[in-house]
Amino acid sequence: MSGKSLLLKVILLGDGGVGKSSLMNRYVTDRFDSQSFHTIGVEFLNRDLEIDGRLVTLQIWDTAGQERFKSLRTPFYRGADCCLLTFAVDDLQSFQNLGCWKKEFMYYSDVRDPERFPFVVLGNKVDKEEREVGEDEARAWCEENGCCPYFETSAKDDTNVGAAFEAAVREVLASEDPIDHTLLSSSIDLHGNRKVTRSSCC
Ligand SMILES: Nc1nc2c(ncn2[C@@H]2O[C@H](COP(=O)(O)OP(=O)(O)OP(=O)(O)O)[C@@H](O)[C@H]2O)c(=O)[nH]1
Ligand SMILES: [Mg+2]
Repeated sequence: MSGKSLLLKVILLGDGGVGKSSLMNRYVTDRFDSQSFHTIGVEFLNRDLEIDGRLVTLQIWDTAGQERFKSLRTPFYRGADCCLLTFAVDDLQSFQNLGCWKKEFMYYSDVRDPERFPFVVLGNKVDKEEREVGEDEARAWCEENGCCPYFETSAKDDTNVGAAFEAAVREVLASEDPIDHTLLSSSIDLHGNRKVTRSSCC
């Protein structure tokens, strides 16, 4: 196993209130807040993980879904390695807006290879009894939109949250030459000071 960690930037997009911040917080801090506030602008958290013997630092960017914060979130799309398109299964409108989120991301991210860019779709709040979007319907949308992986998640119950973020990492590793990603290497110097260095190639 390599001692160098790959830094991957993933970005959570979707309507206000679908649970983006809750998913990020569940994954990174293993907490859920039933009274969480709307995000203003963007926030990010890192989590280290190991996938197939690779050390990865997943940098999760959580954006504000409300329309009025559009100009605050779009500058942060550049440099993303994967986009997690999120809706809530009890909110049909949030599902119908997935296409708009994908378009907004493609417009502002300026990705090198739009055809191959990895997306993962998350249908959140599956713990809720009253659904407005069926799993088949969501899977059909994913098929029609580049066969992106689909996960039914609950930030509240911690259903599939880890699986969804790990799928995002796998999508990136499968889609691109990993040499492109920033490598964070940890090394110990002879005087005992721990150094973290960044380099753009190995
Ligand atoms: N039942 C249930 N409620 C959830 C779940 N995820 C989030 N919530 C609740 O839904 C509300 C909105 O969640 P947030 O995580 O703030 O939503 P958001 O997508 O970050 O919203 P913006 O920041 O406005 O874009 C909060 O009251 C959460 O507690 C879930 O999986 N199940
Ligand atoms: Mg939020």
